[in-house]
Amino acid sequence: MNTDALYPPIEPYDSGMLIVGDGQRIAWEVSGNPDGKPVVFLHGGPGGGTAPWHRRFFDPERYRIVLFDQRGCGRSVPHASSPDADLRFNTTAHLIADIELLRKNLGIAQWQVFGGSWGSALALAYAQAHPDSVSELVLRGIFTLRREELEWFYEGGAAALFPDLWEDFVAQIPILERNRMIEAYHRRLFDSDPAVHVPAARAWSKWEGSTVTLRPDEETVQRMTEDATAVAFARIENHYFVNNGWWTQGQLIAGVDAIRHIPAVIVQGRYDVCTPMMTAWDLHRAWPQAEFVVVDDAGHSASEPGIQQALRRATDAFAG
Ligand SMILES: CNCC(=O)c1nnc(C(C)(C)C)o1
Repeated sequence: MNTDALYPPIEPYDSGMLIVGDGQRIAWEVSGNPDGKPVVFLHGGPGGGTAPWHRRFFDPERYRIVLFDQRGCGRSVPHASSPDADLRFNTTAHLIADIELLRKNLGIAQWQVFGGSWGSALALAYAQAHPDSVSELVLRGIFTLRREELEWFYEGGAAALFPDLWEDFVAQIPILERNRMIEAYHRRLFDSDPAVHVPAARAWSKWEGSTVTLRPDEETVQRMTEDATAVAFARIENHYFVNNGWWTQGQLIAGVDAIRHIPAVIVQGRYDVCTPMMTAWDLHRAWPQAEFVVVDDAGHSASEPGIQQALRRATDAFAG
């Protein structure tokens, strides 16, 4: 992955596990300047977890950079890949409450919220629920879990662009069940037998990992298809999708009035196959006050050079 556009690697100066209730603990860390502008990074998936390079979108001299792994993934426990995984207490409302609890425990009054893909959906939902907690929004690869978005990526739309990879994705599912892939995968991802849920999780994660970048990125695919990572990622994503994020259709775009006043930048790859530009465009049309940046030579991932340049430009500008 090319990270030339980003700030140099840094290490956290503080970290821990926050008890959020329901038997859950979330892993958090802080890096950069303890007196800097607070920012919280909301990772994708859901279930994707954070990585050290996520710190590098922010100037460490000017930002107090907070990363955390959402419930059930990364270093948060219990991990969604565990045999007794129970996702009843893993919903959008739980994650929004966790973000506020983390903010208060870190003594932060307001913070910039930076989120891509699922992270953009969670950022929109969090900001609409707690607008006074948000100083700015930086959003990438806009995803709001509307049916047309889910059907595009998981029910055959994107198959037109990746017919070869789509064959591998559907191979896990008997032909008579292929008209409702998300539900068919749900039955297998939550089957107690690892011989059933692990191959399904690897196929689910391979489909996404193989299509989030404009050019093939074997490193991303390898990381995403490691068994425990794949099972947690696939289970959490599928759980949120069968529940449409617990939102009504279009709710996040319809709710823009609550956040229209918040300074914001929307960054979207023109050739984003995972969360195609139709949603970013709908958000832009509803929220013209937010700066809208289309990166014409990029796909979905924040690892794309043009996406990284646009995101760093946004965080530098907000740092003043
Ligand atoms: C449908 N999932 C979109 C999303 O949030 C996402 N896309 N790529 C990722 C990873 C970077 C975690 C692979 O997350």
